[in-house]
Amino acid sequence: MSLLSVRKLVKRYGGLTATDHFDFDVQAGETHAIIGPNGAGKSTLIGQLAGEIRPDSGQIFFSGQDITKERVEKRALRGVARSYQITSIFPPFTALQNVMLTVQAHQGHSFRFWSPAGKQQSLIAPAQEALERVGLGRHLHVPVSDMAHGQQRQLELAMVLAGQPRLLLLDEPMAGMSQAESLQMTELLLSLKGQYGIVLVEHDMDAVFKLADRITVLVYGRGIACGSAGDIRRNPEVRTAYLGDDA
Ligand SMILES: Nc1ncnc2c1ncn2[C@@H]1O[C@H](COP(=O)(O)OP(=O)(O)OP(=O)(O)O)[C@@H](O)[C@H]1O
Repeated sequence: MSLLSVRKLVKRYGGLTATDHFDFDVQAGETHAIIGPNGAGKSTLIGQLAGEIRPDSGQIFFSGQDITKERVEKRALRGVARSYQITSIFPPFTALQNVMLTVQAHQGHSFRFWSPAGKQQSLIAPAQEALERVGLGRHLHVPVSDMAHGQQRQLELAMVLAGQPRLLLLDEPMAGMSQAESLQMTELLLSLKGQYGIVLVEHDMDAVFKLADRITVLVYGRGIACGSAGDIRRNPEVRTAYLGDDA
């Protein structure tokens, strides 16, 4: 059974079909990238997978359960985690404090009877571990406002991992990064590969070709091709529709 299955998903905005009878699967441990030109419907799709955008028709299954009508919070509890760019970070707080807030949100009220000191400790350990996994182990007590852009993006990933997800929805994790930062993020994602199902939307093709087990090409909301990096590079329809002469 696939970790994520999308069947005949449709989302319309007036006369525009942003997601057009889209089928898609992610296996446990698989990195499945979605590429496509601007306006192809990538963000709309991620929004539907996360539960922020309601599809008009079609179904989304997570571990075999139909989650199409479930809200964001319910999906998050199942292990579907979207990285929320910068906006969800509190700049005056330290990296550790930011991740602790995510851990607290994820633990929810099941810890309400704990003493404050005990509760604090129960937040610190998983938060620290998540920060170490993304390479920020030496920046635990640095206020986020003092961190470089690339480090802030690493922090977002730590916040996602702290929720113990099974599926990561990564919407342009390299956006706004320098080349050096992009390479560092690629290495980081490579180190996580195999441990989570990952849906990766990214314009940086070097990163996509390095990271993805499979690539789906989206054009006008339709999946026009799905395969390995080699398959996609060789596909004439993809070259015409998307990769252009650079291919
Ligand atoms: N809330 C909305 N209302 C109306 N149209 C929308 C809305 N959101 C997206 N669209 C349209 O749906 C289409 C898909 O947009 P979407 O942002 O999902 O594409 P994208 O592939 O993520 O683009 P980009 O690579 O530029 O981020 C576009 O034509 C866009 O204008």
